[in-house]
Amino acid sequence: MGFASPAAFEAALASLPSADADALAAARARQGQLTKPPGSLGRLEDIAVFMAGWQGTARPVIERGRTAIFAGNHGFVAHGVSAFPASVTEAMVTNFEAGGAAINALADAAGLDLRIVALDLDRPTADFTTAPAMDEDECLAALSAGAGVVTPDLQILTVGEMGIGNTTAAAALSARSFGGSVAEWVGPGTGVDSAGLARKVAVIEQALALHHSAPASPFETLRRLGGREIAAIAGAVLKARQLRIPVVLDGFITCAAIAPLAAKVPAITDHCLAGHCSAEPGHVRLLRHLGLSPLLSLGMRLGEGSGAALAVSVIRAALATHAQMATFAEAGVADRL
Ligand SMILES: Cc1cc2ncn([C@H]3O[C@H](COP(=O)(O)O)[C@@H](O)[C@H]3O)c2cc1C
Ligand SMILES: O=C(O)c1cccnc1
Repeated sequence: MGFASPAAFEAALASLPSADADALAAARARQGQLTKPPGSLGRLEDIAVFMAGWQGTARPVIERGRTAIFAGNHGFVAHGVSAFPASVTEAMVTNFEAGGAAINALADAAGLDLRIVALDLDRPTADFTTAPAMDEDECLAALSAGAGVVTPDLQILTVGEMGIGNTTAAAALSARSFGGSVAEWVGPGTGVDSAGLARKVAVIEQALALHHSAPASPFETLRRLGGREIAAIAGAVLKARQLRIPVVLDGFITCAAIAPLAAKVPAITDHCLAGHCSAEPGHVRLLRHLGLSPLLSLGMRLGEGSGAALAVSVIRAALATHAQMATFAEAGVADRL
Protein backbone atom coordinates (compact mmCIF):
# COMPACT_ATOMS: atom_id res chain seq x y z
CA MET A 1 0.00 0.00 0.00
CA GLY A 2 2.70 2.47 0.98
CA PHE A 3 6.37 2.68 0.01
CA ALA A 4 8.50 0.02 1.69
CA SER A 5 11.91 1.42 0.73
CA PRO A 6 13.47 4.44 -0.97
CA ALA A 7 13.99 2.20 -4.01
CA ALA A 8 10.28 1.29 -4.10
CA PHE A 9 9.38 4.98 -4.02
CA GLU A 10 11.83 5.85 -6.79
CA ALA A 11 10.65 2.84 -8.86
CA ALA A 12 7.03 3.99 -8.58
CA LEU A 13 8.09 7.43 -9.80
CA ALA A 14 9.94 5.85 -12.72
CA SER A 15 6.89 3.93 -14.01
CA LEU A 16 3.98 6.35 -14.02
CA PRO A 17 0.78 5.30 -15.79
CA SER A 18 -0.68 7.58 -18.46
CA ALA A 19 -4.21 8.87 -18.90
CA ASP A 20 -6.67 6.65 -20.82
CA ALA A 21 -6.22 7.57 -24.49
CA ASP A 22 -9.68 6.29 -25.56
CA ALA A 23 -11.46 8.28 -22.86
CA LEU A 24 -9.46 11.39 -23.77
CA ALA A 25 -10.39 11.02 -27.45
CA ALA A 26 -14.06 10.37 -26.67
CA ALA A 27 -14.30 13.37 -24.34
CA ARG A 28 -12.55 15.62 -26.87
CA ALA A 29 -14.93 14.44 -29.59
CA ARG A 30 -17.93 15.16 -27.36
CA GLN A 31 -16.65 18.66 -26.60
CA GLY A 32 -16.54 19.26 -30.35
CA GLN A 33 -20.22 18.29 -30.70
CA LEU A 34 -21.69 20.37 -27.87
CA THR A 35 -23.79 23.44 -28.74
CA LYS A 36 -21.11 26.12 -28.52
CA PRO A 37 -18.43 27.50 -30.80
CA PRO A 38 -15.38 25.20 -30.56
CA GLY A 39 -13.16 26.20 -27.64
CA SER A 40 -15.63 28.78 -26.30
CA LEU A 41 -15.68 27.26 -22.81
CA GLY A 42 -11.92 27.74 -22.59
CA ARG A 43 -10.25 25.96 -19.69
CA LEU A 44 -13.56 24.26 -18.74
CA GLU A 45 -13.22 22.13 -21.87
CA ASP A 46 -9.66 21.14 -21.00
CA ILE A 47 -10.67 20.29 -17.44
CA ALA A 48 -13.47 18.00 -18.62
CA VAL A 49 -11.11 16.21 -21.02
CA PHE A 50 -8.41 15.95 -18.33
CA MET A 51 -10.88 14.42 -15.87
CA ALA A 52 -12.10 11.99 -18.54
CA GLY A 53 -8.57 10.81 -19.25
CA TRP A 54 -7.69 10.13 -15.61
CA GLN A 55 -11.07 8.66 -14.66
CA GLY A 56 -10.95 6.51 -17.81
CA THR A 57 -14.44 7.44 -18.95
CA ALA A 58 -15.89 9.86 -21.51
CA ARG A 59 -18.33 11.13 -18.85
CA PRO A 60 -16.34 11.92 -15.71
CA VAL A 61 -18.16 12.72 -12.44
CA ILE A 62 -17.29 13.76 -8.89
CA GLU A 63 -19.41 11.70 -6.53
CA ARG A 64 -16.56 10.53 -4.32
CA GLY A 65 -13.96 13.24 -3.77
CA ARG A 66 -11.62 13.60 -0.84
CA THR A 67 -9.48 16.37 0.60
CA ALA A 68 -6.54 15.11 2.64
CA ILE A 69 -4.83 17.51 5.04
CA PHE A 70 -1.50 16.42 6.50
CA ALA A 71 0.03 18.07 9.56
CA GLY A 72 3.62 18.02 10.79
CA ASN A 73 6.04 19.99 12.92
CA HIS A 74 9.48 21.27 11.97
CA GLY A 75 12.68 21.39 14.01
CA PHE A 76 14.01 24.58 12.40
CA VAL A 77 11.12 26.73 13.70
CA ALA A 78 13.29 27.54 16.73
CA HIS A 79 15.19 29.92 14.38
CA GLY A 80 12.21 32.30 14.30
CA VAL A 81 10.97 31.78 10.72
CA SER A 82 7.20 31.99 11.30
CA ALA A 83 4.90 34.68 12.70
CA PHE A 84 3.20 31.99 14.83
CA PRO A 85 4.42 29.44 17.40
CA ALA A 86 4.77 25.74 16.54
CA SER A 87 1.97 24.93 18.99
CA VAL A 88 -0.49 26.33 16.41
CA THR A 89 -0.02 23.22 14.24
CA GLU A 90 -1.59 20.95 16.84
CA ALA A 91 -4.16 23.56 17.89
CA MET A 92 -5.30 23.87 14.27
CA VAL A 93 -5.59 20.07 13.98
CA THR A 94 -7.96 20.22 16.95
CA ASN A 95 -9.81 23.02 15.16
CA PHE A 96 -10.04 20.90 11.95
CA GLU A 97 -11.45 18.04 13.99
CA ALA A 98 -13.99 20.35 15.62
CA GLY A 99 -15.06 21.74 12.22
CA GLY A 100 -13.94 25.33 12.82
CA ALA A 101 -11.27 25.96 10.19
CA ALA A 102 -11.53 27.45 6.70
CA ILE A 103 -10.95 24.02 5.15
CA ASN A 104 -13.95 22.59 7.00
CA ALA A 105 -16.21 25.18 5.37
CA LEU A 106 -14.55 24.89 1.96
CA ALA A 107 -14.53 21.06 1.87
CA ASP A 108 -18.19 21.13 2.84
CA ALA A 109 -18.99 23.71 0.13
CA ALA A 110 -17.14 21.58 -2.44
CA GLY A 111 -18.79 18.31 -1.38
CA LEU A 112 -15.51 16.68 -0.38
CA ASP A 113 -14.84 14.13 2.32
CA LEU A 114 -12.24 15.69 4.67
CA ARG A 115 -9.44 13.54 6.12
CA ILE A 116 -7.04 15.00 8.65
CA VAL A 117 -3.78 13.13 9.19
CA ALA A 118 -1.60 14.42 12.05
CA LEU A 119 1.93 13.04 11.79
CA ASP A 120 3.86 12.75 15.06
CA LEU A 121 3.19 16.35 16.09
CA ASP A 122 4.89 15.82 19.42
CA ARG A 123 8.06 14.80 17.57
CA PRO A 124 9.18 17.65 15.28
CA THR A 125 11.57 16.76 12.49
CA ALA A 126 15.27 17.37 13.10
CA ASP A 127 16.57 20.90 12.40
CA PHE A 128 17.63 20.71 8.75
CA THR A 129 20.41 23.26 9.27
CA THR A 130 22.30 20.63 11.27
CA ALA A 131 20.95 17.22 10.10
CA PRO A 132 18.54 15.62 7.63
CA ALA A 133 14.97 16.50 8.68
CA MET A 134 14.04 12.81 8.77
CA ASP A 135 15.79 9.46 8.83
CA GLU A 136 14.85 6.97 6.10
CA ASP A 137 12.21 5.20 8.17
CA GLU A 138 10.57 8.45 9.22
CA CYS A 139 10.41 9.64 5.62
CA LEU A 140 9.03 6.30 4.40
CA ALA A 141 6.42 6.34 7.16
CA ALA A 142 5.30 9.82 6.11
CA LEU A 143 5.20 8.89 2.40
CA SER A 144 3.15 5.82 3.29
CA ALA A 145 0.78 7.80 5.51
CA GLY A 146 0.09 9.95 2.47
CA ALA A 147 -0.46 6.95 0.23
CA GLY A 148 -2.77 5.49 2.88
CA VAL A 149 -5.51 8.09 2.40
CA VAL A 150 -5.76 7.39 -1.34
CA THR A 151 -8.39 4.72 -1.91
CA PRO A 152 -9.21 3.35 -5.36
CA ASP A 153 -12.85 4.51 -5.20
CA LEU A 154 -11.87 8.21 -5.33
CA GLN A 155 -12.73 10.24 -8.40
CA ILE A 156 -10.67 13.23 -7.29
CA LEU A 157 -8.19 13.98 -4.51
CA THR A 158 -7.24 17.40 -3.21
CA VAL A 159 -4.26 17.85 -0.91
CA GLY A 160 -3.39 20.34 1.79
CA GLU A 161 -1.14 20.85 4.79
CA MET A 162 -0.75 22.39 8.22
CA GLY A 163 2.71 22.84 9.68
CA ILE A 164 4.02 26.03 11.24
CA GLY A 165 7.26 26.96 9.46
CA ASN A 166 6.56 24.96 6.34
CA THR A 167 6.88 27.85 3.87
CA THR A 168 10.57 27.73 4.85
CA ALA A 169 10.81 24.03 4.03
CA ALA A 170 8.89 24.66 0.80
CA ALA A 171 11.33 27.37 -0.27
CA ALA A 172 14.29 25.09 0.52
CA LEU A 173 12.79 22.24 -1.53
CA SER A 174 12.08 24.59 -4.43
CA ALA A 175 15.58 26.06 -4.45
CA ARG A 176 17.18 22.61 -4.24
CA SER A 177 14.92 21.25 -6.99
CA PHE A 178 14.93 24.12 -9.46
CA GLY A 179 17.83 26.40 -8.50
CA GLY A 180 17.75 30.18 -8.35
CA SER A 181 18.60 32.38 -5.42
CA VAL A 182 17.01 31.56 -2.06
CA ALA A 183 15.54 35.08 -1.84
CA GLU A 184 13.49 34.38 -4.98
CA TRP A 185 11.74 31.48 -3.24
CA VAL A 186 11.19 33.06 0.17
CA GLY A 187 8.08 34.98 1.20
CA PRO A 188 6.18 36.16 4.26
CA GLY A 189 4.23 32.94 4.90
CA THR A 190 1.99 33.68 7.89
CA GLY A 191 3.32 37.27 7.87
CA VAL A 192 6.92 37.60 9.05
CA ASP A 193 8.53 41.05 8.83
CA SER A 194 11.70 41.87 6.90
CA ALA A 195 13.92 40.63 9.75
CA GLY A 196 11.96 37.35 9.69
CA LEU A 197 12.41 37.13 5.92
CA ALA A 198 16.17 37.58 6.36
CA ARG A 199 16.18 34.80 8.97
CA LYS A 200 14.31 32.53 6.55
CA VAL A 201 16.90 33.17 3.83
CA ALA A 202 19.78 32.51 6.23
CA VAL A 203 18.26 29.29 7.58
CA ILE A 204 17.61 27.95 4.07
CA GLU A 205 21.08 28.89 2.82
CA GLN A 206 22.58 27.05 5.77
CA ALA A 207 20.45 23.98 5.06
CA LEU A 208 21.24 23.99 1.34
CA ALA A 209 24.96 24.26 2.10
CA LEU A 210 24.81 21.36 4.59
CA HIS A 211 22.98 19.05 2.16
CA HIS A 212 24.68 20.33 -0.98
CA SER A 213 26.65 17.18 -1.79
CA ALA A 214 23.94 14.69 -0.80
CA PRO A 215 22.44 12.55 -3.59
CA ALA A 216 19.96 14.65 -5.58
CA SER A 217 17.29 11.92 -5.65
CA PRO A 218 13.66 12.89 -4.91
CA PHE A 219 13.67 10.71 -1.78
CA GLU A 220 16.85 12.23 -0.37
CA THR A 221 15.67 15.79 -1.06
CA LEU A 222 12.32 15.15 0.66
CA ARG A 223 14.02 13.41 3.57
CA ARG A 224 16.65 16.09 4.15
CA LEU A 225 14.73 19.31 3.43
CA GLY A 226 11.06 18.35 3.70
CA GLY A 227 8.88 17.44 6.63
CA ARG A 228 6.38 14.76 7.50
CA GLU A 229 3.34 16.57 6.09
CA ILE A 230 5.31 17.43 2.96
CA ALA A 231 6.48 13.85 2.36
CA ALA A 232 2.92 12.65 2.98
CA ILE A 233 1.67 14.94 0.20
CA ALA A 234 4.32 13.53 -2.16
CA GLY A 235 3.25 9.99 -1.21
CA ALA A 236 -0.43 10.80 -1.76
CA VAL A 237 0.18 12.40 -5.16
CA LEU A 238 2.30 9.44 -6.32
CA LYS A 239 -0.21 6.88 -5.02
CA ALA A 240 -3.04 8.75 -6.74
CA ARG A 241 -1.08 8.56 -9.97
CA GLN A 242 -0.64 4.80 -9.60
CA LEU A 243 -4.43 4.57 -9.26
CA ARG A 244 -5.03 7.16 -12.03
CA ILE A 245 -6.91 9.44 -9.66
CA PRO A 246 -6.78 13.13 -10.63
CA VAL A 247 -5.27 15.44 -8.01
CA VAL A 248 -5.79 19.11 -7.24
CA LEU A 249 -2.78 20.80 -5.67
CA ASP A 250 -3.12 23.74 -3.32
CA GLY A 251 -0.57 26.50 -2.67
CA PHE A 252 3.19 26.92 -2.38
CA ILE A 253 3.76 24.08 0.08
CA THR A 254 1.79 21.34 -1.66
CA CYS A 255 3.50 22.24 -4.94
CA ALA A 256 6.92 22.27 -3.25
CA ALA A 257 6.18 18.76 -1.94
CA ILE A 258 6.28 17.43 -5.49
CA ALA A 259 9.08 19.72 -6.70
CA PRO A 260 11.81 17.10 -6.01
CA LEU A 261 9.77 14.49 -7.89
CA ALA A 262 9.08 16.84 -10.81
CA ALA A 263 12.74 17.88 -11.08
CA LYS A 264 13.54 14.25 -11.93
CA VAL A 265 10.30 13.17 -13.62
CA PRO A 266 8.39 16.18 -15.02
CA ALA A 267 5.45 13.94 -16.01
CA ILE A 268 4.52 13.54 -12.32
CA THR A 269 2.32 16.64 -12.73
CA ASP A 270 0.31 15.15 -15.63
CA HIS A 271 -2.53 14.00 -13.34
CA CYS A 272 -2.42 17.23 -11.32
CA LEU A 273 -4.30 20.50 -11.59
CA ALA A 274 -3.10 23.60 -9.76
CA GLY A 275 -6.17 24.70 -7.82
CA HIS A 276 -5.00 28.26 -7.39
CA CYS A 277 -2.07 30.63 -7.37
CA SER A 278 -1.20 31.60 -3.82
CA ALA A 279 -0.12 35.10 -2.86
CA GLU A 280 3.09 33.57 -1.46
CA PRO A 281 5.55 34.95 -4.03
CA GLY A 282 7.42 31.71 -4.72
CA HIS A 283 4.27 29.96 -5.87
CA VAL A 284 3.97 31.62 -9.27
CA ARG A 285 7.60 30.74 -10.00
CA LEU A 286 7.12 27.17 -8.79
CA LEU A 287 4.00 26.67 -10.90
CA ARG A 288 6.02 27.71 -13.94
CA HIS A 289 8.69 25.11 -13.15
CA LEU A 290 6.00 22.46 -12.66
CA GLY A 291 4.35 23.36 -15.97
CA LEU A 292 1.03 24.08 -14.26
CA SER A 293 -1.40 26.91 -14.86
CA PRO A 294 -3.60 27.70 -11.84
CA LEU A 295 -7.39 27.55 -12.08
CA LEU A 296 -8.00 30.40 -9.62
CA SER A 297 -6.09 33.45 -8.43
CA LEU A 298 -7.96 34.99 -5.52
CA GLY A 299 -5.13 36.37 -3.41
CA MET A 300 -5.38 33.47 -0.94
CA ARG A 301 -2.34 32.45 1.14
CA LEU A 302 -3.75 30.13 3.74
CA GLY A 303 -2.79 26.57 2.90
CA GLU A 304 -4.91 23.81 4.54
CA GLY A 305 -5.85 22.75 1.00
CA SER A 306 -8.19 25.74 0.87
CA GLY A 307 -7.46 26.83 -2.71
CA ALA A 308 -7.59 23.24 -3.97
CA ALA A 309 -10.98 22.58 -2.38
CA LEU A 310 -12.34 25.83 -3.79
CA ALA A 311 -11.18 24.88 -7.29
CA VAL A 312 -13.29 21.71 -7.13
CA SER A 313 -16.37 23.89 -7.64
CA VAL A 314 -14.93 25.03 -10.97
CA ILE A 315 -14.11 21.43 -11.91
CA ARG A 316 -17.67 20.40 -11.03
CA ALA A 317 -18.98 23.16 -13.30
CA ALA A 318 -16.73 21.94 -16.12
CA LEU A 319 -18.10 18.41 -15.72
CA ALA A 320 -21.68 19.69 -15.58
CA THR A 321 -21.35 21.43 -18.96
CA HIS A 322 -19.64 18.36 -20.40
CA ALA A 323 -22.40 16.02 -19.19
CA GLN A 324 -25.50 18.13 -19.55
CA MET A 325 -25.15 20.21 -22.71
CA ALA A 326 -26.97 19.08 -25.85
CA THR A 327 -25.04 18.24 -28.99
CA PHE A 328 -25.69 20.16 -32.23
CA ALA A 329 -27.53 17.07 -33.56
CA GLU A 330 -29.70 16.67 -30.44
CA ALA A 331 -30.68 20.35 -30.36
CA GLY A 332 -31.08 20.77 -34.12
CA VAL A 333 -28.62 23.67 -34.15
CA ALA A 334 -26.49 24.22 -37.26
CA ASP A 335 -22.90 23.30 -36.47
CA ARG A 336 -21.30 25.35 -39.29
CA LEU A 337 -22.00 27.86 -42.05
C1 LIG B 1 -3.93 30.01 12.53
C2 LIG B 1 -3.23 29.47 11.32
C3 LIG B 1 -3.92 28.61 10.43
C4 LIG B 1 -3.29 28.15 9.30
N1 LIG B 1 -3.70 27.32 8.34
C5 LIG B 1 -2.74 27.17 7.47
N2 LIG B 1 -1.65 27.85 7.82
C6 LIG B 1 -0.45 27.95 6.99
O1 LIG B 1 0.60 28.64 7.65
C7 LIG B 1 1.75 27.81 7.87
C8 LIG B 1 2.90 28.22 7.00
O2 LIG B 1 3.35 29.52 7.24
P1 LIG B 1 4.72 29.80 8.03
O3 LIG B 1 5.81 29.15 7.25
O4 LIG B 1 4.82 31.29 8.05
O5 LIG B 1 4.56 29.22 9.41
C9 LIG B 1 1.29 26.41 7.55
O6 LIG B 1 0.82 25.78 8.68
C10 LIG B 1 0.20 26.64 6.54
O7 LIG B 1 -0.67 25.59 6.38
C11 LIG B 1 -1.96 28.49 8.99
C12 LIG B 1 -1.24 29.32 9.87
C13 LIG B 1 -1.88 29.82 11.03
C14 LIG B 1 -1.12 30.72 11.94
O1 LIG C 1 0.69 29.07 -0.48
C1 LIG C 1 0.24 28.58 0.56
O2 LIG C 1 -0.47 27.56 0.54
C2 LIG C 1 0.55 29.23 1.89
C3 LIG C 1 1.11 30.47 1.95
C4 LIG C 1 1.38 31.04 3.17
C5 LIG C 1 1.11 30.34 4.33
N1 LIG C 1 0.58 29.13 4.25
C6 LIG C 1 0.30 28.57 3.06
